[in-house]
Amino acid sequence: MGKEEEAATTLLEETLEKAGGCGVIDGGLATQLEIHGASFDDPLWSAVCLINDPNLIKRVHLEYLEAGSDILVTSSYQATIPGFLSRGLSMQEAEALLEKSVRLAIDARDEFWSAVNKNAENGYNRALVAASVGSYGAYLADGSEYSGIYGQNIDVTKLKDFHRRRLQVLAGASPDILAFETIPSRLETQAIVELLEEENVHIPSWICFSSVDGKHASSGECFEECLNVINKSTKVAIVGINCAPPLYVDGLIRKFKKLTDKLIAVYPNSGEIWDGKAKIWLPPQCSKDSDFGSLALRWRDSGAKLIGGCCRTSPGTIRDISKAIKGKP
Ligand SMILES: C[S+](C)CC[C@H](N)C(=O)O
Ligand SMILES: N[C@@H](CCS)C(=O)O
Ligand SMILES: [Zn+2]
Repeated sequence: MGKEEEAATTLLEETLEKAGGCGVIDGGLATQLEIHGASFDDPLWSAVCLINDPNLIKRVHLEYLEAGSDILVTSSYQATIPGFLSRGLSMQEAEALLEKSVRLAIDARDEFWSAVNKNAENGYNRALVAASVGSYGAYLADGSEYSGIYGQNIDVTKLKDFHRRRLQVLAGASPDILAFETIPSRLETQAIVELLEEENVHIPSWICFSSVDGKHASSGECFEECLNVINKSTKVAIVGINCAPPLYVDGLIRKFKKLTDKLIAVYPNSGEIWDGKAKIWLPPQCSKDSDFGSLALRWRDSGAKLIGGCCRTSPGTIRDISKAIKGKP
């Protein structure tokens, strides 16, 4: 491991240690921006906010810090270079917006930390910034991050080409972690793992998958196939589940524990289901299980080292998780 990689890994380990062995990730970013009035009926989804209202993004980051997050995930989930170019922005403007997504989170973290750091009693930790890298399906804006159905012509090379420049720009903005989110398939996992190697990325990554049945990746493939690809990579420090119903999480942590030695992160959504065509959240198939405090305790006991929330979870959700697993803030 090189010096840069070692320092980044130490920072992650220290953050987990200060959090008492299990750290708190923030909650849904896009859906919390919507709570504040943002509207994302747009192929760029929440990335429009980077163009229209970046201050609102910083405000939501601050809300999650105040709620007890040890990790902030940036607003770059659906921020892509081709997405911005098709909006008429230049390459330079597109790259600047990606950098801005990391800057907004770093600024919020630094501002919050300098305000609370003076009082050790308040129980806050200095948060890490994880640069979100949404799947190719997020860019397609058709809900295919929950199916992995990307069309017949897609292969590892095309997926690497799609992810490459954004990854370079985000990594260049110096986040503490790279957060690949809502990854649906073994193919995209392979592309990410190869890309991290080819680009010689020194920032630790997480790769998180959704699941629509609680047993398999969203593509229907076995998690064993996906995790076998990840286990060979020293660039990926954390694997896990995001934007899947809370009901599936405990079983998936137990499954992952058998398949990998990597740290496990879980940040499920509220249990509601995204209708990619209508672009609305549908009611949960099972009852909406919203007691994230007691769920978080169970997930921690099953082996999760990072716990938070995804779409339709809120600062209130993160406060409940933080209180349950850290007894603070
Ligand atoms: C995590 S989903 C709710 C994000 C939005 C989706 N990629 C779309 O554009 O429809
Ligand atoms: N980090 C993204 C994930 C969407 S699935 C968000 O919270 O908006
Ligand atoms: Zn989500």
